Amino acid sequence: MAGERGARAGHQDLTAGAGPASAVPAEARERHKWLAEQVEEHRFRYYVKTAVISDAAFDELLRELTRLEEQHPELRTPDSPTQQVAGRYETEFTAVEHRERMLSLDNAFDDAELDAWAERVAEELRGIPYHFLCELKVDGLAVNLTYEHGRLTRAATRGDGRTGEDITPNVRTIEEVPDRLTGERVPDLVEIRGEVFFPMERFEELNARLVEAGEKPFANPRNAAAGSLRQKDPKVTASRPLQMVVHGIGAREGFSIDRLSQAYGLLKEWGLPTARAAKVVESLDGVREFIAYYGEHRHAVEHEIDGVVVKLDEIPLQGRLGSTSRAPRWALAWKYPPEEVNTRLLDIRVGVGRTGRVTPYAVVEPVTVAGSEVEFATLHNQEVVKAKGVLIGDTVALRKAGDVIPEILGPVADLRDGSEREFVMPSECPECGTPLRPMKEEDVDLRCPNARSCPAQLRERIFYLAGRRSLDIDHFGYVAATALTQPLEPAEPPLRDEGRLFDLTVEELLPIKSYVLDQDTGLPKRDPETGEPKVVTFFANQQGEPKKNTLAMLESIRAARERPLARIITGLSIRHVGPVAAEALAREFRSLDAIAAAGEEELAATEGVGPTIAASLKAWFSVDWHREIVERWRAAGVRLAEEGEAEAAPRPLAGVTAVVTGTLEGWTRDGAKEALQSRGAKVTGSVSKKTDFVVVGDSPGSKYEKAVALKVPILDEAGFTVLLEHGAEAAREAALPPEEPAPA
Ligand SMILES: NC(=O)c1ccc[n+]([C@@H]2O[C@H](COP(=O)([O-])OP(=O)(O)OC[C@H]3O[C@@H](n4cnc5c(N)ncnc54)[C@H](O)[C@@H]3O)[C@@H](O)[C@H]2O)c1
Ligand SMILES: [Zn+2]
Repeated sequence: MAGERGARAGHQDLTAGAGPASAVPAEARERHKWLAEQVEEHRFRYYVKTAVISDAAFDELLRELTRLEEQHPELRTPDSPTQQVAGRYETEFTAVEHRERMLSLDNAFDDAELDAWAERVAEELRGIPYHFLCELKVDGLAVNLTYEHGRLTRAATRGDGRTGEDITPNVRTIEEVPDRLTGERVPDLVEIRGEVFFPMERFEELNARLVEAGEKPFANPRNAAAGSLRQKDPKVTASRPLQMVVHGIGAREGFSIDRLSQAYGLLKEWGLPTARAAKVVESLDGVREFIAYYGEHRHAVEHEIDGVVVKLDEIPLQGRLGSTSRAPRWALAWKYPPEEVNTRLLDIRVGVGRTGRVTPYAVVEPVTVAGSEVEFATLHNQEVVKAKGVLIGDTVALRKAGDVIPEILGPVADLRDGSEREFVMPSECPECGTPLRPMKEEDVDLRCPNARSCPAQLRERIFYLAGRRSLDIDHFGYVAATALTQPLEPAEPPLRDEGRLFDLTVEELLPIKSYVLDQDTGLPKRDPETGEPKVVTFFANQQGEPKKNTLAMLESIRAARERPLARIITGLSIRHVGPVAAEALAREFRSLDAIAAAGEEELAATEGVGPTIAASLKAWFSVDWHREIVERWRAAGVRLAEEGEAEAAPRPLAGVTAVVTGTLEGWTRDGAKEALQSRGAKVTGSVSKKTDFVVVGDSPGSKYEKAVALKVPILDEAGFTVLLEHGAEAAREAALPPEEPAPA
């Protein structure tokens, strides 16, 4: 069976230099045969069993086949897979005829393909006014619902477009699918076309249940939807949280409509779950805008989408354009670049974080997805590994959405050969050998309790302390943190904990030799030529003199003694005390000594602090070597208090409540919150009527939608700057018009 790689390897152009159409070279003929078989095989797996290659890899096979047929039209016989709606197989379900054919869609992968389609439409409809209806392409399973006199009488899969599988009892278990249509204008007969999907946020829970029961987990939500719907026993289907989106009409009697967008209004009246994000636009520019918008907000909708479907809105004109054997000419699917690929899970290792938390991560065969090469994926903790049901050696579905950390969805269990093995959480810290344990009984996460001298923890803490959220020291990155805490030479590291940071001298830095560690894995980077671990003299040049950057770093460390108290507190890596809590503590207590002296209840009562943080602070200050750090810093001249009198700082945003969501370019989330809070604004986690502003970056998600719904002013990054610099009134004027595509 050709896996992802096999599909990719088939990329070379064997058709170059082919002669006249009548003489198809043997090579091209063979390639055509191979591709056609591959396509058939994967379609069978996809529609009847479960897919073993990613959609992107499958699309590539089909596209190559199409290209080959464009060059050698004789290869395009009526039984070629490019000419058919796939999906008619002998299965355990009863075959049923659709009243009207269910078609597939032609795809556009780039602007030129979209333009070419729009031109064909324009040519055909010369002089007639028309509109485009833009919808999301739901990544699920196509079904056809038949309602007679308002009653659901049948539900079927698409099959080959004429004949599908009868899955009526299964579809009846889907809560959103009405048994009876409501409203006044219920028709005599209507076929409703739509997509059944499995919600992403319930997916991990399903795999966890399946693993628990000793059953095969699914690779991704689409497979879970198909697998859940095509069950012999509808009780199993009923136990799965399937949902449906309706996106078309087939045969109909007893009503007529002119525009598809109007039909959706009618379907909604009947109680059917129509898509929310559908929009009628006048021109191709409108289509492009819609495509661009959802390219950015792909994850703001409740289901996975793999593209946008553009349709001609006028139903009589649809008929005029007609269909081919497999797809309508009046619609087109724009496909977004794939975010999901299949790759091999080579190993699961663990890394140790700043607070000693030990987290498993996946090492995968490198693949390119969403524009970057991926080698590692997050796995959070040992429970998550178990819940996902992945084994080392599995082929897995890996998803990378935008700039989010890559994530493993699930295994392609059908490809297992028995050589896969389960991940076992190590019992000892991989960097210092200390036995791991949960810090509290109820914790899932295991930690290395050797907080002071575990090299991994110290390295991460120092790196964080020097970083943007804390002291923001120039020229002090991961290599410097490594060199200062675990040098190869000399034997004695300059830093055994944070205490001496402000006492470092240039003399002690010069002889230091160190590995260059990879930040994702904590492993030494290797020289690509020799394969040896890279060793650097990081602070000195070849003459053994300090580098410019070294001097600048030391200067920056000196300057960091004057950083605001909140940044100093943040840099102590106290569990649960991030920049926002540190800001609240600094504002309320105004010195580190006052925080150390405060009672737990007093701390807990502080706005933005609470009992968990209060307990964590008390625990931190009760440790001897922690208090020594504070004393050494004090002796080195670090300012451990807020400057000036309390309430001296102006609070221009007092009384303003804001929510920050999505990724801002110039700010970290915490930085943005800190900027608001330091001006007196209140920052909350959820949008309500009391929210004055929602600051949104890229991929903002449901909070953005809520803001639109409640008509709360929305600020982009520019608007956010206006708020900080010119206050609330100016920001209200700079707020974005809510331009979310409105339902048709
Ligand atoms: N991984 C594999 O091995 C494998 C094998 C076969 C097919 N596939 C995947 O299946 C898909 C191909 O199937 P296809 O022929 O159904 O084509 P398609 O998915 O590209 O487009 C047609 C289908 O889109 C659906 N659709 C979703 N939202 C819609 C909307 N708003 N309006 C209208 N239709 C909408 C309809 O059900 C329609 O049948 C591709 O994504 C392909 O990658 C994967
Ligand atoms: Zn350790």
